[in-house]
Amino acid sequence: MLEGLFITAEGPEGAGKTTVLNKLGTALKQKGYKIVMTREPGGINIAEQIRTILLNKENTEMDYRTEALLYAAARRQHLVEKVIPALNDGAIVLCDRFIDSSLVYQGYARGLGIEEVYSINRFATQDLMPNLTIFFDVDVEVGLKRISDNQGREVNRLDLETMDFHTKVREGFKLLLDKFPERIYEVDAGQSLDKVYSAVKSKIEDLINNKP
Ligand SMILES: Nc1ncnc2c1ncn2[C@@H]1O[C@H](COP(=O)(O)OP(=O)(O)OP(=O)(O)O)[C@@H](O)[C@H]1O
Ligand SMILES: Cc1cn([C@H]2C[C@H](O)[C@@H](COP(=O)(O)O)O2)c(=O)[nH]c1=O
Repeated sequence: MLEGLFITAEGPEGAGKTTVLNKLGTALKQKGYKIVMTREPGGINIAEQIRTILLNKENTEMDYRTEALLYAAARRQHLVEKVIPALNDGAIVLCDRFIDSSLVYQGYARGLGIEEVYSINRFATQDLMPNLTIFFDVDVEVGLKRISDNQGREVNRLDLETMDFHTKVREGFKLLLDKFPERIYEVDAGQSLDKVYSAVKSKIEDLINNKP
């Protein structure tokens, strides 16, 4: 039985996941909680190397199944090396993206099938799922504009996908709300940063305060 809490942030590009998680992580650390901030793909050396391959704009020839397997491989290594030890240590793990991104990007938007991608990921995760997932829902064009306005963010291979692909990504996350209603909590990420932050913060504080 894992002692900590595993919380993930999901949503389309530019939804504000990283900004809100960073702010929340800092606030919770100040309150004295043991917090581990991490991301997928990445978070540890091997998974960051896989991230470089996955997000490299030059890798236009990547097969969709290869892509799905690389995300799952990065996930496996990240879980065993970082997430599970942190949870065993009683930490609150705040992870920028996890399995739902695979179900949506590879399963739904690429068309591999949500169930098929779920099954390779169940092999990778041995069914470890987050306690809570925040779905940052934002209009696709708003999210992409936020990214292009953000000079510090490098454009990656997935950002360069078609509008149709990005629209499907948003649609896919909405489908997951029906598949995992108890786990996934939707926030309107088109609001001001302050409003999004306070909605996410109160949901997470609720979870922390009601932890058995
Ligand atoms: N609610 C908001 N309103 C306006 N701008 C925002 C809001 N949230 C974040 N931003 C800005 O949008 C940009 C993208 O935010 P962020 O990197 O947090 O998104 P993300 O969801 O992590 O994106 P990605 O997954 O594509 O990397 C940043 O410049 C950030 O300051
Ligand atoms: C975990 C995961 C991610 N993706 C996609 C989603 C984004 O386009 C990139 C990651 O970039 P970010 O700036 O860190 O959000 O990868 C995916 O397609 N499948 C996944 O499992």
